[in-house]
Amino acid sequence: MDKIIVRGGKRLNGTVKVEGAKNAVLPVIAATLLASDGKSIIKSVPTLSDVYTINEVLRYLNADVHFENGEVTVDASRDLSVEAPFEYVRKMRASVLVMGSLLARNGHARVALPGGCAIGSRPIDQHLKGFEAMGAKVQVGNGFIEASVEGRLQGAKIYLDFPSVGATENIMMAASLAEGTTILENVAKEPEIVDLANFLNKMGAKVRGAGTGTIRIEGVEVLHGTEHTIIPDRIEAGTFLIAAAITGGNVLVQGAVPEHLSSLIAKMEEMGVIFKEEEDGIRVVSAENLKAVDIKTMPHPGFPTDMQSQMMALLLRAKGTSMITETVFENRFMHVEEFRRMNGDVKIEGRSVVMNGPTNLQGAEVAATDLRAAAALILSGLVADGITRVTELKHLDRGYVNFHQKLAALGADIERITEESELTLTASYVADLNA
Ligand SMILES: CC(=O)N[C@H]1[C@@H](OP(=O)(O)OP(=O)(O)OC[C@H]2O[C@@H](n3ccc(=O)[nH]c3=O)[C@H](O)[C@@H]2O)O[C@H](CO)[C@@H](O)[C@@H]1O
Ligand SMILES: C=C(OP(=O)(O)O)C(=O)O
Repeated sequence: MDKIIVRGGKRLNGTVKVEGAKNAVLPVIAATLLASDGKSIIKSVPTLSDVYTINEVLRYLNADVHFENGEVTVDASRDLSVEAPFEYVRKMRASVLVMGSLLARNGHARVALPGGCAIGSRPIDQHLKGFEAMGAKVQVGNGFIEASVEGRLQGAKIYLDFPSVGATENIMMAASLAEGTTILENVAKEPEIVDLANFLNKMGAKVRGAGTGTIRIEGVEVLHGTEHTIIPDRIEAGTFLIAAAITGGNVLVQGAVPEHLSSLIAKMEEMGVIFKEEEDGIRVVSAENLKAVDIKTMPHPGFPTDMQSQMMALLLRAKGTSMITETVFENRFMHVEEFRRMNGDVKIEGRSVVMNGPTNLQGAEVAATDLRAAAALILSGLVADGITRVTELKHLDRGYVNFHQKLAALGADIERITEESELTLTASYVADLNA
């Protein structure tokens, strides 16, 4: 089992480049299943375990998929099968995103029920409500959700109870091949939704209004393969902005798009961080005497839940009492106990956490509880006294490419080792002591 070992105390300096967005590439790859003719070529694809998983799902469904040099090519022109089994959905919940495409293409989809995960129960009732409104029959049983429709899906007016990112994406994909017009209200406005709409439109779909609260989709009969470059990962970018700020460094995050990061930047500015927008990214210029602030996670353009734990790491270093309220996921505070292991003065009060800072963080062995928690604990390790060891890196690998190498290139004292090599190191250290 790999571990990341961080020795705190180095200021970060230099330039770091952002990858393509995980949360944009997964729905875009799922959408390639809609193309009954031609190949789709997706560029700027990050080398993440989640990308390998979605590619495996597509192969299982009989698509021809290649992933090389940051490019995924999909030929989905053959007849597709209908089932996404539990072994994939268990690894990655975003596997349910193939359901809309499969249902629209095949009139039938069978996807394993995702179940809960470390951040909450995460039901998919809003996805299913959309499919049903378009004429599908949905049944849940034996650990699967099965949806089917006679003939084509029918355009419908659908109002989401909550602006769910996944439901907006799944319904957009299904509606693109439906008969008639779908009006989708109270939808998610995340930049990844806009990226998916742009991809669908290049495939021949007619999607209007992505990025606003209402999306209108005029269904078409056929979609074809196309070429598309994925937007930069705003969560990876935000994580590096915090890495720079927490260490009091000066770092250019190349590829970061300011409009995608407004809520994070506004909060960090309130804390006293100084940014400069440059032609090719965002620079953290300085971050001295950080002040406490309160944060509430919200759907975009509100503060993203995917930046909540990294922000917790930063707020532990700010002077005063800060509060974070998590409104998107009901259980996304598993990392709090790990921060406490590092001497963090942080406690949970219902759906909020209260922190008193600045905390003198101490290195400890901590376990990543989800992928953003993995990054957040490493960020804390950058400023903790002594050595921090972060385990459960399978979470980190779902969402960050070469995270420790990128931090090391900025000057962090960080390495990734396997359990075996740590044992060897310890053994040779003891041997040296005894010599
Ligand atoms: C692959 C991907 O893009 N993942 C992102 C996506 O996840 P995901 O698409 O799963 O997130 P949603 O926006 O759907 O979920 C938000 C909230 O709505 C609830 N809900 C959702 C659907 C539904 O049918 N019923 C329901 O109750 C969820 O349990 C959760 O509490 O958006 C989240 C919220 O920004 C991010 O944290 C994830 O990184
Ligand atoms: C929660 C996340 O992803 P997923 O929805 O894929 O679990 C995330 O990216 O922080």
